[in-house]
Amino acid sequence: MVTIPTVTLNDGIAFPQLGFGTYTLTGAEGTDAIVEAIGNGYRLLDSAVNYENEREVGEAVRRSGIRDELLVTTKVPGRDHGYDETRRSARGSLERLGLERIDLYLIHWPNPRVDRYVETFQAMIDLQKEGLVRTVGVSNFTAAMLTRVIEETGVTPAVNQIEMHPYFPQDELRAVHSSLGIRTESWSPLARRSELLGEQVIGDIAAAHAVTPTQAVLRWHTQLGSTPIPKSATPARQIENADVFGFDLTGDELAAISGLERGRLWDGDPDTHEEM
Ligand SMILES: NC(=O)C1=CN([C@@H]2O[C@H](COP(=O)(O)OP(=O)(O)OC[C@H]3O[C@@H](n4cnc5c(N)ncnc54)[C@H](OP(=O)(O)O)[C@@H]3O)[C@@H](O)[C@H]2O)C=CC1
Ligand SMILES: O=C(O)C(=O)[C@@H](O)[C@H](O)C(=O)CO
Repeated sequence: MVTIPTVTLNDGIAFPQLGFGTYTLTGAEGTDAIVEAIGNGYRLLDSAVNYENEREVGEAVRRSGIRDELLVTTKVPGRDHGYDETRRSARGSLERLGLERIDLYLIHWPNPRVDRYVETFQAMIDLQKEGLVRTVGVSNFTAAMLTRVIEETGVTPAVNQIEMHPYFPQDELRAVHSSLGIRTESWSPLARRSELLGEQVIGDIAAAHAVTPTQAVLRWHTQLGSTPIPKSATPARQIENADVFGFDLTGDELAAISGLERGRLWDGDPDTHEEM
């Protein structure tokens, strides 16, 4: 089993440098895949109300027998934005997870047209004070949205989970995160596989280190200071994806991978995307 190193978040919590995505892992097979992932060393689990798998994640956590070592993430969906709505949403998530606490609670999408993400974040801060949430963060927030929640609540999110992969390295937003003390978390870190893993430049760099293309990509994320959360239903791939801390890419190699930049791959511009 791989030991995944941690970094310290702005609220003092030890946070894994790599976690496990669970989107599409549902039902008994989904639970089994998450149990396998925990057995393979993953300690950070990423879920959301909208993945409709909080029960599966909670069941996997109980089956693992190491609840206290795990950081369980879930996310407030757009339809639950608002102060009271978020408190109600958190109660629903806790009930479905069957856990006493959400370890990392994120706003899934800012939905700026609705304009209720500040009160949503305030509710999360209050849930944290009450011990129902350990760490508060956001997802898909722009620099302007981060500044606004910080100014209006006085609390800096510990994490911003954003689309990031070699086709979309997010240099500017990562620099903002660094200056504010926010940890970047990369969603779809393998670009949902797409053609990324067949890119010549990634193949060449992987060969130079005797690792797989996937491992080279995930090491690129961690060396850029982001926590990738690759999803895999396949135990052998879970092991491969977690085993990325035994080699270092050079500065030139990091830059060559970032050179694949082409922009967002999906319709996920936080200024316009609405997700309920
Ligand atoms: N906050 C947000 O808005 C969003 C958050 N997310 C989160 O990010 C997580 C990860 O993103 P996701 O979209 O799932 O995409 P990923 O980039 O993690 O890619 C997952 C795909 O890659 C395949 N794969 C995984 N490992 C390997 C490997 N070693 N070799 C070859 N193929 C591999 C998987 O196949 P297989 O399972 O068959 O092994 C699956 O098809 C999600 O599960 C979710 O938790 C995702 C999107 C948006
Ligand atoms: O997976 C998530 O967290 C999402 O936010 C979804 O929008 C995802 O990006 C998707 O593709 C849904 O079809």
